[in-house]
Amino acid sequence: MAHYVDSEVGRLGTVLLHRPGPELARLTPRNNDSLLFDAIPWVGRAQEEHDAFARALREHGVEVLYLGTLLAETLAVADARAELTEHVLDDPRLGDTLRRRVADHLTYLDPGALADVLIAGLAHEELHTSWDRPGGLVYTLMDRHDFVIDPLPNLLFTRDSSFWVGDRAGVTSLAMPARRRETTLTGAIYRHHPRFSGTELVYRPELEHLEGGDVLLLAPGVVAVGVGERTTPAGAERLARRVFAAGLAHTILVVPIAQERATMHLDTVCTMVDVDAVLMYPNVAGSLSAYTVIAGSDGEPQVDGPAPFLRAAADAMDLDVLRVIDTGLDPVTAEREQWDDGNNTLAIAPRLCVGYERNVETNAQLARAGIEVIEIAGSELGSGRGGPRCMSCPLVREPLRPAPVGTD
Ligand SMILES: NC(=O)NCCC[C@H](N)C(=O)O
Repeated sequence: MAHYVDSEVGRLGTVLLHRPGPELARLTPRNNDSLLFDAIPWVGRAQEEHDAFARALREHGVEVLYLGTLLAETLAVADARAELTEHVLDDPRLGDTLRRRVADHLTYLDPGALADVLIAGLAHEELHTSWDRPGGLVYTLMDRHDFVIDPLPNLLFTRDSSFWVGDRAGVTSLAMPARRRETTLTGAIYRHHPRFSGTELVYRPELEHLEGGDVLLLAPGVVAVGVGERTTPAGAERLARRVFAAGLAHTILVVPIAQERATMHLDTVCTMVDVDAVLMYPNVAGSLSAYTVIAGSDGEPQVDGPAPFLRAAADAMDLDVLRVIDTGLDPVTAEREQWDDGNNTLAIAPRLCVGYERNVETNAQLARAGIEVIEIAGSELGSGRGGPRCMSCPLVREPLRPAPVGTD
């Protein structure tokens, strides 16, 4: 089936997940802040929770692809292996001697083992040095807690490192140093894995900062882009130019969000649960605004606004109103459940979504509004501050409008 996504809610056909693994075991109280986790997850339990998430999706007919498997298959392609190895060695922290030593180490790994190292990183003690395999000054002076190759514990949030608009993938430009290397992996998969052969990219990591958690496909042709802690206005403008040039959207709604950890992406405060309904954090629902960007006749993005987000969105989506299901009965409950990713649902189809079970009030509100919630446990997964939407990158959704000619 061709990869194609034109909404947040069309029936989900295929999704990209990453089953968390040894990279989570790299987290310690010394590094969890810089690695963007709020606690130290229990790895085995996080894997069980993630397996239950994947099972729930499969039980609803969704094809689940794993990033680790795709990466190992990609690394069987000589060009991909060379490119990813070169990238990881191109780190000024290493210096020449250690770089040679790491290159030797990687050379002997089969594609699966190399994929594991690219994801989990390489700890100081895992690189064996000896008189004939010296690590040099850099290795000697490294703290034993330092990583020779940094781990990627946030890879499980596959939403952020890539997204799809129509039949094109966007490989994003991640803002936080702890996450930047993730897109070398997603980029290599889309460029070299046979499953994705011929895929054109609508965004690339060299461009201005833009993260997938900020990109919401409100309706065919209408894309909302949050700008805040991660995505910059320049990233939103760049995406607008590129989707307009490719004919993938007619309107981009640029939505300023507070530059805070709790609202790091637009999908932490707002996700879609029906073709005309959003689940929104009530403490911001009334105040969120949007700038409407359309393509001018000269191809330049034309900006209008700001206007209240819900009004601008309804107008762009050609709706009388965009229905809002808010997440809490009182501001404190709403704040608690927003922090625990209550707003971060993944729609499997209109009115059917996955959410964390712990967000009792939010899920009750959804049920009252006629939205079925498949509840999953997320006590460990949530320690990275991400929910079901963050942990999934849809590759195929049933179009809400017929696919353009040529994308069967
Ligand atoms: N779309 C999302 O909100 N993704 C969650 C990302 C969590 C991750 N620990 C981060 O800080 O980037």
